[in-house]
Amino acid sequence: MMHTGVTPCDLNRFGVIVRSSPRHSDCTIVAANKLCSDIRSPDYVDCHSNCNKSTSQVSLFLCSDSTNRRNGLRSGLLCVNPSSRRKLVPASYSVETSAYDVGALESPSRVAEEKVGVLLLNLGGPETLNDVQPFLFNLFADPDIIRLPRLFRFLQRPLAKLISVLRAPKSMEGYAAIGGGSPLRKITDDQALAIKMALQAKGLSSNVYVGMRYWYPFTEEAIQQIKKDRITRLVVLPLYPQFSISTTGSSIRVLEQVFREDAYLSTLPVSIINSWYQREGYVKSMADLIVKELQSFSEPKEAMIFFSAHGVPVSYVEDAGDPYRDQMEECIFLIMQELKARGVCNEHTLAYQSRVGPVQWLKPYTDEVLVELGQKGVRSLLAVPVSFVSEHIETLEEIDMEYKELALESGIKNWARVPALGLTPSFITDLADAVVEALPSAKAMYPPNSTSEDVDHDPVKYFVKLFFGSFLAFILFLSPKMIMAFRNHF
Ligand SMILES: C=CC1=C(C)c2cc3[nH]c(cc4nc(cc5[nH]c(cc1n2)c(C)c5CCC(=O)O)C(CCC(=O)O)=C4C)c(C)c3C=C
Ligand SMILES: [Fe+2]
Repeated sequence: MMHTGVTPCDLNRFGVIVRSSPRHSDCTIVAANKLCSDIRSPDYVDCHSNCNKSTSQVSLFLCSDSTNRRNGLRSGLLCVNPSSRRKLVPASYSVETSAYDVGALESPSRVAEEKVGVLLLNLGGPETLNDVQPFLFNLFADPDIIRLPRLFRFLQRPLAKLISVLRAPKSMEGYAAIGGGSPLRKITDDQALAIKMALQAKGLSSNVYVGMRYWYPFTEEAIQQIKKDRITRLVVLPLYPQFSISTTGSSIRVLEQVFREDAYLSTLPVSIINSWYQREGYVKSMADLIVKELQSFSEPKEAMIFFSAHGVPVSYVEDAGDPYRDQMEECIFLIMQELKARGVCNEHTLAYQSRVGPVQWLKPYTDEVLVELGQKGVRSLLAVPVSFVSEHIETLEEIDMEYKELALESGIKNWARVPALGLTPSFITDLADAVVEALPSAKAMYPPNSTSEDVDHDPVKYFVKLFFGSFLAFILFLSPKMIMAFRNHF
């Protein structure tokens, strides 16, 4: 459904302007209160939405403005993406964008009471060297990071203890090299403030919370604050452009657990943005950074654009259905398409970094590709970190130090790295737009009549599992060979 030919004067009647863009054959809803001076009601919520072929978003109109109400306007669906793409995100994590829940917001008193919250999800990082081992313990104790078969789940914490202790010295070296701790908390707090301001500029007042998965401020703490603040509508925005079971999936699992147990949270309307690598604002912001950094080379056209993404074990993608690799490839395609549209036709490649442990990770591996490229005669290389939007240990230490050294040793002469998006204004504005677009589709995670999952209460099964699990644990922990293998891999 495409609405065109509406003029600014139609705002009084429709509250929106819908534009069509020739490039994406998309439609854009322009915030009415930015353009129409006679809409002054403070309870007007503006909405700037896109729907285009590269996203599976729908555009919605959200307006509680009294002028429009007088004119009998109902908020509702304006534009539906006609070309539904293959669905990349597991359904259980997906909150579909659908027609606005008119009933929930239509009454003026309810609108006045609405308290919007935005929860930014991130990984978290140790702030001091003393935090490194407990941070690693939290990370490895996550069943979405070390995926043990159900039978062995009771080993998760002892295993996490063992691996975190073995891994800590190497990680501490890395954090020491970047100043003694992760900058992630400060950067994420700054992003939270910037998003709050960007939302404010769009006429939407909100509280923005930061919830980290493995370090302070923990997701659970942020949720408690959301509850204390009596937030009435929540948008969850993971700060990972692409979805992975190990990142966004893991954080959402925490949300689901906490929300399921709580009467207030279980009925709180929530909208989860699973991934946003396909958003035009993100793609363009990445392209801007790349174009700018290419200028640092004496021959910008000669530089290879080297996308380096954080890896995940292959089994996540091939056995557990993690959409991460597909989304990453599509993300690179979109960025390159944008660059080509700007006349930047450099060669490019994608590789995966930061593998941990004995299993196979997504290939090709960044370190191996760098050596190959050097041997093949590539002389200029622009590294582009692509799975994360803040500077962190893997950009500041792994890319800037380890990979740079390896590249130079392998024959690459000119090296540069694109900074993480951080507080880039176009990027922050786009995230704020994503929040506004997601608001209307907020739904209770556990409506009152929903049934909880069946739990296995069979005592016989439980003891059989316990017996076999303990037996294997015994073999694992008492075998010196196994301990040596662990030491080498972590
Ligand atoms: C999209 C980003 C990330 C994915 C996917 C991811 C998966 C993943 N990570 C580990 C193990 C470690 N990750 C570590 C740090 C770390 N990981 C990410 C992002 C992703 N991880 C970030 C941003 C950071 C850095 C945070 C910071 O402190 O700055 C670490 C600790 C550092 C180290 O020792 O290298 C580990 C370990 C696994 C096993 C995994 C997928 C299964
Ligand atoms: Fe990681």
